[in-house]
Amino acid sequence: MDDKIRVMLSEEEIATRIKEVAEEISRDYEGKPLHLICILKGGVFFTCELAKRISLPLTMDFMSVSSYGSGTVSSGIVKIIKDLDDPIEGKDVLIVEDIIDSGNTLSYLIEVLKQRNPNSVELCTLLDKPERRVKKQVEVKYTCFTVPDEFIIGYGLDYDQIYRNLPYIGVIEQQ
Ligand SMILES: O=P(O)(O)OC[C@H]1O[C@H](OP(=O)(O)OP(=O)(O)O)[C@H](O)[C@@H]1O
Ligand SMILES: Nc1nc2[nH]cnc2c(=O)[nH]1
Repeated sequence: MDDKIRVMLSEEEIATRIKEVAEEISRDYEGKPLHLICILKGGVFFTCELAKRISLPLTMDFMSVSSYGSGTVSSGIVKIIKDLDDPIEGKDVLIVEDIIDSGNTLSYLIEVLKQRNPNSVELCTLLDKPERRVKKQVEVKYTCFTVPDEFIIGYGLDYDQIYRNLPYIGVIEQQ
C-alpha cells in the first residue's frame, strides 16, 4: 500500500464541522422522534460522530446498499444488501450518508423509505459532490462539505474496500 494520499479535509476540520451540523439538527428536531438511518458501509464513521454530538434522544438503524461494486463510477443499479431492522412508520427519519455523488443511491432509497409511511424523511451527508449529480431531484437538508469531482477516500469511504479507516478525507495522487 504505497499510494500517495493528498489530504483534502483534516480530522480537525471534519470534527468541527460535524459538531456544527449536529447542533443544527438538535435545534431542528427538538421534541420529535428522530430516527437516524446509517447507510453502510461508508456512512458508519460519520454516523457515529454525528450521533454522539446530537443532544436529543434518538434511535438508530442501519441499511446497506451498493451501486459501485469495486469500480469508481456508479452502475446506476442500487441493491439492498441489508434492510432496516425496524419499521419507520410515524418516525422523523434522517438518512446519514458519507457522500452523495450521482444521487442514484439516495433517490432510490428515498423512494423505498417513503413507501413505509415515515412522518418525514431528510438527508444528512458528510460530503456532496454536486458536479456529478445525475438525479437532480435529490434534496439534501444537511451537508458538511461540498467537494470537487475527485474520487475520495477516508472517513468511511473506500477504494476497493481499503482506506475506510483513514481519520481524514483524502485523494489518491496519480503517480
Ligand atoms: O450518489 P451515488 O453515486 O449513488 O454514490 C453515493 C454512494 O456510494 C457509496 O456507497 P457504495 O455503493 O460505494 O457502498 P459502500 O458505502 O458500502 O462502500 C456511498 O457510501 C454512497 O452510498
Ligand atoms: N470512495 C468513494 N466512494 C464513492 N461513492 C460515490 N462517490 C465516491 C467517492 O468519491 N469515493
